[in-house]
Amino acid sequence: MLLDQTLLPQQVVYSRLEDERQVAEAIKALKVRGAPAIGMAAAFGLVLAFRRLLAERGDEVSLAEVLARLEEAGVLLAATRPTAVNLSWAIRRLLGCARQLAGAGCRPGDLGRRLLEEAQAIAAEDRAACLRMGRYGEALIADGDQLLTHCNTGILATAGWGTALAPMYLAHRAGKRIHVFVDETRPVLQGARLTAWELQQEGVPFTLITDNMAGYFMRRGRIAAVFVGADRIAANGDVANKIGTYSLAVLAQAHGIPFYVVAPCSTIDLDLPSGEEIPIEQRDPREVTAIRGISIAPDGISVANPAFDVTPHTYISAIITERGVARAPYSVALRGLCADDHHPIEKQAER
Ligand SMILES: CSC[C@@H](O)[C@@H](O)C(=O)COP(=O)(O)O
Repeated sequence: MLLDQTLLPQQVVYSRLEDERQVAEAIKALKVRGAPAIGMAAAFGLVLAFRRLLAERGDEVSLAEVLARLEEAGVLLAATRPTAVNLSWAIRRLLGCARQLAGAGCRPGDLGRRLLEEAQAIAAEDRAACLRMGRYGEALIADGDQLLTHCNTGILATAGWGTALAPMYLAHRAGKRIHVFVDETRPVLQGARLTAWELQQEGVPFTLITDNMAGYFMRRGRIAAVFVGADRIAANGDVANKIGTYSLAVLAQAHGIPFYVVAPCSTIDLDLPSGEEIPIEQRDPREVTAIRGISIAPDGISVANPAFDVTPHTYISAIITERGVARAPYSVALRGLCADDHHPIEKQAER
């Protein structure tokens, strides 16, 4: 069951997804979005791919057929959104699990059960990671702070309190009087539609602003820190996140405001040396020229729609993970935090 994020906040509709093709469509259409959430959706998508095969082939199904179907589903799901590395990370983790079980001669039915447990484990780990990131981040927030955030990095984007929103939720619950400035986040308005909806329900005081107002509030000394999430973090600490994050980081540095990135280790891609190598998803121009189907620009014009940008590590004050807070030099700090079990299943297999 998936809460359809394209309809929020006007409608709260849960859709039932029957197979991996529907999951892939839902990820592409942003019905589920946010790096950890799409990783989890893909993991459950693989479980559905297994079930579809079982429904087609019944007890006749062989382990080779199971692996072939899962590989095929993995390719389909991984192609939906190229920037957030959590997607390919979760797919690799489930495929690694399936290969290991098949190698040990596991029966197809048992393999299916184990895949479901692995997908549930990813969700449980993400939930726990959110809490830990929240605690590390909350320590950086003082009573009375006014904070700024971009996109949606909360309950809707994860299995728990979120990434960049988790420190704010915990600070609020701890009785700190915080106020959050929420960027609306064009083009598809994750801030206005989703973050505002979440914060309102939790009773966290906030003000919605358009993206181009951030500099105005920073210059007036109204912002104590910026907290954002990440879709992929390269080994040197460069961060890909929702388009507009880079502009915020430059503005924050110009005003001497700390700029924090909050992300689980599953978002760190130690295989990429720098942000230059991070693939940036280019989305449909109609997301820019229309809002909810209502055209706001002339027809037939040239439009660009990169969904993410890369913030060089030199603009980042700290990267907050579930394993602790990394500060420059990030190439050393991130490796220290995450190298050990970056690909847990593959490492287990190696051992
Ligand atoms: C916990 S979410 C971190 C990022 O995934 C988030 O900031 C973001 O950029 C989401 O982009 P989206 O295009 O909505 O999937």
